[in-house]
Amino acid sequence: MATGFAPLKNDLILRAARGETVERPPMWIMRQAGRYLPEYHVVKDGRDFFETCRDAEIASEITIQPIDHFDGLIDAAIIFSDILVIPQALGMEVLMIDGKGPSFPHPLRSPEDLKKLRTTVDITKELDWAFTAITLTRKKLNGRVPLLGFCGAPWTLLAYMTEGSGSKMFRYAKEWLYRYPKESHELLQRITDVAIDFLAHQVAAGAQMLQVFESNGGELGPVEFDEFCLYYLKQISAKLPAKLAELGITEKIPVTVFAKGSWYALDKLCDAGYDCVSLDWLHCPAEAVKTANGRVALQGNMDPGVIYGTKEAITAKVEQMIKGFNGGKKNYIINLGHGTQPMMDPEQVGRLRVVGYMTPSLYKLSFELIIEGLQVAKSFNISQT
Ligand SMILES: Cc1c2[nH]c(c1CCC(=O)O)Cc1[nH]c(c(CCC(=O)O)c1C)Cc1[nH]c(c(CCC(=O)O)c1C)Cc1[nH]c(c(C)c1CCC(=O)O)C2
Repeated sequence: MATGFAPLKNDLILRAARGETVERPPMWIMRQAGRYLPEYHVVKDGRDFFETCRDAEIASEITIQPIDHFDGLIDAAIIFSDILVIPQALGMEVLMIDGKGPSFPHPLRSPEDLKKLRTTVDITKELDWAFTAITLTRKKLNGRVPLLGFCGAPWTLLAYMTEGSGSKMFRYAKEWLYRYPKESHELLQRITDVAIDFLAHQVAAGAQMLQVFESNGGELGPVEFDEFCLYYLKQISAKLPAKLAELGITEKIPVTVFAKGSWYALDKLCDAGYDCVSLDWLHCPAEAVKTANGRVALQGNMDPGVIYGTKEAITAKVEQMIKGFNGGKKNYIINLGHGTQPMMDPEQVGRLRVVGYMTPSLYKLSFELIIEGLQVAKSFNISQT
């Protein structure tokens, strides 16, 4: 286990995820590192995407870029990597093709193809570079903000492994579920086992919070979601503590689940063993708060498209969103409802801020004004009776 890191100067996100009342809502941005930042292209310098992930110096530099760029605005760093490193650890070849995205030269098209996967995965050997990058990044962050680790969730990874790329139709992934359900479960279980191992080792290397990305959740209806998604998401949260304990970690590590598009599953996700549930923009914040009822912290859920709007629109939407999450002082982490996009203007992304929350003293002042207002209202009521 990696040790000897600097103490955290900003642990806002960890406190919010633990359900503590915080002085202002913490914020990070999905895909905060990457192509919309000019400095990303400078460091990447035309290199292959996975090559940059595997180079600890480069990956750590790219991870820290948004923290430096938006100095003081972002309360967590997320390690620069990809959800598709689990298929790689299972023995599949994955390429990242410019202008096209992820591509698997040999996708799994029938149960026979399961034989191509490694039966046992030594995660410390297959993804050693990821752990090296995490440890180095944590050192370089020097306690500025917590470092998040992550992985892809089983159904989302099954979809990539069977389709061989991102998909609109999910023809092959659905064929697996409805033609080969038994073998689909076998594959989902194998991915789940590797995911748990991978997450635990990320913590051992220095990750302080984790997120599980079920980005294709919304491709399934509620019944299939329970069978092919939720069952495995619950296993991940349930088995992670024991895996962490095996590595000598007994401290509680906050874990977030993001099941994009699965609005119908919010109630069940709040009982799935996660500390935080990340929401896309299809949720109404106030409704989500009501459903969660304090069981978890909620994260999100700004439409990333707002970034293309005016300065005023961004500010108004951020304020509207935070108001919907009860003012954001408890059980809330600001984020987009999905990742940044390469065409986004970093200056626009930097407008994701709520002026009233930027300084603790302003926060204190507004709190005092509220209390005073309540007292005035109370005395007014009394004088009326
Ligand atoms: C589905 C998914 C993937 N990868 C990821 C998801 C889940 C989140 C989501 O739903 O978006 C997760 C991911 N991918 C990346 C990160 C790094 C950390 C961060 O968020 O800043 C994270 C957390 C970097 C990346 N991952 C990728 C890039 C772009 C690579 C490049 O520079 O060419 C980055 C910065 C590549 C990638 N990887 C994947 C896609 C669809 C793409 C984009 C393909 C394209 O649009 O060309 C798979």
